Amino acid sequence: MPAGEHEFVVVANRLPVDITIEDDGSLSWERSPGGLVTALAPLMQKNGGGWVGWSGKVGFEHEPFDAEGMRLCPVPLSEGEIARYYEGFSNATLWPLYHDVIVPPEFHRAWWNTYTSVNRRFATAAAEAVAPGGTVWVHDYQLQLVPSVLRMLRPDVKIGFFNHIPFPPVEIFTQLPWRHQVVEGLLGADLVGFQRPGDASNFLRAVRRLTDLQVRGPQVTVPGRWSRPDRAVRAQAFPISIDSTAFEELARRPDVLERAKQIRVELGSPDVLLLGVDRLDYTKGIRHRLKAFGELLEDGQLRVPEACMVQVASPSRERVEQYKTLRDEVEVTVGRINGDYGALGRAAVHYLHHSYPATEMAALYRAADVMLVTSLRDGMNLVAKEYVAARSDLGGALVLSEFTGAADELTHALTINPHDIDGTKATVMRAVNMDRKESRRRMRGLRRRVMQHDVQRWADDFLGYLAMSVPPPPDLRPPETPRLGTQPPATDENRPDPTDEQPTDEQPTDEQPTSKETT
Ligand SMILES: O=P(O)(O)OC[C@H]1O[C@@H](O)[C@H](O)[C@@H](O)[C@@H]1O
Repeated sequence: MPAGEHEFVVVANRLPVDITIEDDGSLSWERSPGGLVTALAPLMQKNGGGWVGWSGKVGFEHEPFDAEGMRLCPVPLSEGEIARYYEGFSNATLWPLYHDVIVPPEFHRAWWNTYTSVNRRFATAAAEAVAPGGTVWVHDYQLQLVPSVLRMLRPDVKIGFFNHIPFPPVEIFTQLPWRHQVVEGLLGADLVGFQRPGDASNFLRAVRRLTDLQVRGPQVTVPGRWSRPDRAVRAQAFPISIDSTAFEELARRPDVLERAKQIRVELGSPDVLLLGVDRLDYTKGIRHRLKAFGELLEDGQLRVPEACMVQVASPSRERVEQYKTLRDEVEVTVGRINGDYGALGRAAVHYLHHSYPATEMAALYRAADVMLVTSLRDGMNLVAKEYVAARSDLGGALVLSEFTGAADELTHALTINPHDIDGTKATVMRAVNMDRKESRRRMRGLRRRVMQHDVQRWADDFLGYLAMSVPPPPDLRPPETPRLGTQPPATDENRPDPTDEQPTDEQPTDEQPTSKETT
């Protein structure tokens, strides 16, 4: 396959811009919100990087074009592919499976077949874009087969993969009928990154259980094929973050601070303002949060109008059945709480089914006394980090589910088990009544972590490790094109019992490159 021209290529389900097709057929775009593009943009601009992804629009086909200082390579998806690859296999099979089966995952062979063909399309686009010996960074659960296909097409390139969501325990992962192929797909990378050390060790346990490859600490040895040398694949945690300084600066802007005051006035100047900000997703524990809040009103521990809650629930994956059901449940619950405890012009829960610009979010964070993050399972939860970055005044308190990746790092938060409604209620009241000295001390601790470990450091750390991996010599090509869905090298039945090999949660001890060394 002929090589492309980009030293560095990102592959993600979505392009980093929102595209509008104007009436005259021309394109315009706006950069999507989100840390990934912010972290990678400088690198992309410096190295003339390429970004392979879906535009978010049905059937959108377009030649690669330049935007935001990088080359964007749109991957077209038809209506049927969106239904089977994106809504189906990605978001109704993998998403629930990887989030503790909070809702039952669905397994459909037609969805899997489309997932493989779409993954191949992304891999081919990446192979066409990357320069000889270049680097490709593949993102997230929608594209787990891309590393192995790309490795076949372009054995000369370095391949990194980062999973933004949890990687499930092997007992859950092995429910997946195509578990061997997914593991094989990921092992096409040189470096497989996860949010938490626990995710990395879950993956390594899956490799032990499902393959006969040698696993030593964080490293898997994949024997060379077609006279290529053996490869080492490293699996390790790289907790993602936000552009902390930019968010802090935004939240300090006079117009944002003014808006924060105005929000409190518009809400009737409550003494206690509780805030939830989520994509409307069943993993976020919005119903559990509402239940706890409703009971606090019922018990009389909180009262309207002295206390109220704002719940921003941004629309998400609206054609997927479980998301429709969740929306109905949340909206019924909000209606019931407001019916029971609200007053004229004084809602108990202000429910907003919208997405808002970053300025409005920053103002909400500055306005809120207590931030509620109650996820039942969450890869990281960047909302928690945004709240902390916004509170340079050391005000506010963070109530954080222990089932988020963020809880590993944000040890100064008040942690909860969201399934424990009484425990959650007690912790919310503790946050509401916390004395200023303690809340400032906690916020200072939280901010130390978030301000120092930003998204740039995350990207530098990941790419630093990836740069240290050695790809096979570029002149060796595979004798045939990749075939996904081939049989695994051995079956579970004829494999030695893997349970005597314990996975480790420990981070590797060899030297970590620092941000500076790796940029
Ligand atoms: O792209 P979607 O389905 O609208 O979901 C938003 C994002 O949700 C995140 O949690 C996923 O890790 C991303 O990959 C995804 O892009």
